[in-house]
Amino acid sequence: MNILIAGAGGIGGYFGGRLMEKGQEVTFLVRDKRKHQLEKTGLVIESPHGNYTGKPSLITKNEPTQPFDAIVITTKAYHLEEVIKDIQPFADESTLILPLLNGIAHMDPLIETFGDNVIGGLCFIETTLNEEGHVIQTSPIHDLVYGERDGSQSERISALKDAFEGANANFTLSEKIMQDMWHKYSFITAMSGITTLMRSPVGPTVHIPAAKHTLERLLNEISAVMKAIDAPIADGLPEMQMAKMQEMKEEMKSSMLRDMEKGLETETSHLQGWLLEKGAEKGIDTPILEAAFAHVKIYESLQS
Ligand SMILES: NC(=O)C1=CN([C@@H]2O[C@H](COP(=O)(O)OP(=O)(O)OC[C@H]3O[C@@H](n4cnc5c(N)ncnc54)[C@H](OP(=O)(O)O)[C@@H]3O)[C@@H](O)[C@H]2O)C=CC1
Ligand SMILES: CC(C)(CO)C(=O)C(=O)O
Repeated sequence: MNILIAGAGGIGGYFGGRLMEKGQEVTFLVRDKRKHQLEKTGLVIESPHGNYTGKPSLITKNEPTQPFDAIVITTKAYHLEEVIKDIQPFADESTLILPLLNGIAHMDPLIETFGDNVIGGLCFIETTLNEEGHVIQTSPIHDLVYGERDGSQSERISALKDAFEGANANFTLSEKIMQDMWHKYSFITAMSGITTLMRSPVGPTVHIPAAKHTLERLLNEISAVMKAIDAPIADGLPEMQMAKMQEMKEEMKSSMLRDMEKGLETETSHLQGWLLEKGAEKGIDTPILEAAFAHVKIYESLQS
């Protein structure tokens, strides 16, 4: 299977690199700056699971090539519109499209463009690029979950499973990927919301009583909105997510907080903002979600 990874940042560089390491045919769709960096340094992963350096196969938009069997989208949400345009020449009627972005709002535009070729996907990992462009993994979790949106065990998903098998990361085929995606969406909206609002790694947000109480209210607001829009979430989701956050390494940060620390744009419109709009449409009061969103929006306005 011939796989195109669109984006070679924190998650694209990591999972794409792990596939390269096992000998899987992988090409990265990159823009000029990242291309020059990767040509100079190679793709470098620094990880608790073992470091890796390899010479990646790189392509930029408009370069002629054969269509790929699968395209994994690993850009930030604010680059989605551009990347949808850029990958179209690399897809044909059977190319699988696997998005790994946090959130849900990216699914509609992808399905509008690529139809049933879009499958579901998400990842749990903590990676970032350092100044040299190396992929730095800061905690051991490296899980990628994917599956057909209707949960079926199709031939095409089995082919993707074969391509992923044996790589040095946990690639898991799920029969309930849409629920998994909504659950990850609830988790990341709360975790990025509370860690940016408190400008703190996860530990203090689950231990200091006032912060924990704020987080509980945020988790409840998120689940209330999701239920109101008939998202396929499990009962008891706020408690499940709180338990998950309490089990995390105390120093773990959300990628949104790391982006703020680097002075970068964030995905708050895609995560907190989208859910806030849905809550408003359903008349649900979401004061903590709104405060988390407002906080990051103010940061963004001061950056520009
Ligand atoms: N990092 C993490 O720990 C986690 C991130 N996520 C989610 O994964 C997604 C990606 O995050 P992350 O990997 O951190 O982001 P990064 O910013 O590290 O990487 C995204 C990459 O996409 C590239 N890109 C953007 N547009 C294009 C394009 N049109 N063509 C080719 N490349 C493009 C950017 O390249 P350029 O250098 O040219 O701008 C950048 O290198 C987000 O939705 C995030 O929420 C999920 C779990 C964990
Ligand atoms: C919380 C974490 C690190 C888990 O994958 C994440 O998704 C993010 O920060 O974007």
